Amino acid sequence: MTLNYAFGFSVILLLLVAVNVYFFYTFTGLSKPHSFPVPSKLELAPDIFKDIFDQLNYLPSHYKVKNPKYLPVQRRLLQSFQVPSDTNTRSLWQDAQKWSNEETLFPRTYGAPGQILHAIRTSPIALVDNAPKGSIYAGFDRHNSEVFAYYLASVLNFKWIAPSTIRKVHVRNDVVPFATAGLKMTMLKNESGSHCIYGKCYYCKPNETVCPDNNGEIEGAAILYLDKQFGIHKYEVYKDKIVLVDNGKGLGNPAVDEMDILAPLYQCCILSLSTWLQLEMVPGGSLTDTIKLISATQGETLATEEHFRAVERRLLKIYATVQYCIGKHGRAKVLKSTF
Ligand SMILES: Nc1ncnc2c1ncn2[C@@H]1O[C@H](COP(=O)(O)OP(=O)(O)OP(=O)(O)O)[C@@H](O)[C@H]1O
Ligand SMILES: [Mn+2]
Repeated sequence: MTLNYAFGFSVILLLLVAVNVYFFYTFTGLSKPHSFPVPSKLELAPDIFKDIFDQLNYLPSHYKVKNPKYLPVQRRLLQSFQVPSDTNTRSLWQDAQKWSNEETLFPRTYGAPGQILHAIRTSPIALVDNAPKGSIYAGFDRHNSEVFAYYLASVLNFKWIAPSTIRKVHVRNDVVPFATAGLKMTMLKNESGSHCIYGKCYYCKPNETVCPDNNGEIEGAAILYLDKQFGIHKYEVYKDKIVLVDNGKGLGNPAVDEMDILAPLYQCCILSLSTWLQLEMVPGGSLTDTIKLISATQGETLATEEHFRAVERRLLKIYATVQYCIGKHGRAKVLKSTF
């Protein structure tokens, strides 16, 4: 009898606690429109993160809807990626030396990027070798991330990056006959007789090879080689502009947004005005819509929906970080047209 009573009482107590907890969450939820709780692992981190997440939760609504001014810009950009039917790749390469100037590394006018990508994807292979560079290893690269980075840069009007596209090569037909002796030394045949490649880099080893698929092909990123002398400050520059090379580590875990990557922004709180105006053109899904549309002109699907959603979510965090900076220092100190 006493036991039954105690059991019943405990159940009531448990129910009371549960109801309390429920109301606690409901009330705190009502008091603040928080869709982005500050991640718990940041609780010990500087107040900066709390301030940025506050900005994020009260972001003005125009950062969440499409900017109508972007439509004509998007149309022109997509036109530049169209692949013209009469592309003469041979004459295109003859002009390649003249492509770069003070403003850009390669032409971006009507059809030019489309022609260049088409040439990179279809020109016959003349020689295959290992790249002489490459040092730091932090897991395998994801080749579609290289292409994604190039399209992202194109949407943001960033000109200092090499054109890049997905290309499949047939190893037996397109690679082996044109391979240098150095490359052949880093190739081996697997048990099914396929030519596999382990390449040449600090961490490359014969038991970690890349092998062709059932069609005898390997898919990779074909990136235009910029035959220029880069200045090295740990990052690389050409004509005093930072060149975005080595973009194969993108498209990692779409569920985690590493806020530390924004440290240069929230610590220095300086951003080029043109970059900011460009970012303000592409909220509300325009950024990833455009990347998808560019990829479609090249017949590519570069990332999962989860990755595209992550890019949109991270864009909101960039808006929030810039708002945090402007709130702290004022617009004139944060957004600079000259440095
Ligand atoms: N498109 C390009 N045109 C000219 N040079 C390039 C290009 N891409 C990369 N490089 C040069 O080759 C170097 C190595 O390239 P990258 O960093 O992409 O290779 P990686 O194998 O990923 O190297 P790491 O292992 O060091 O990250 C770059 O630092 C740059 O100097
Ligand atoms: Mn790398």
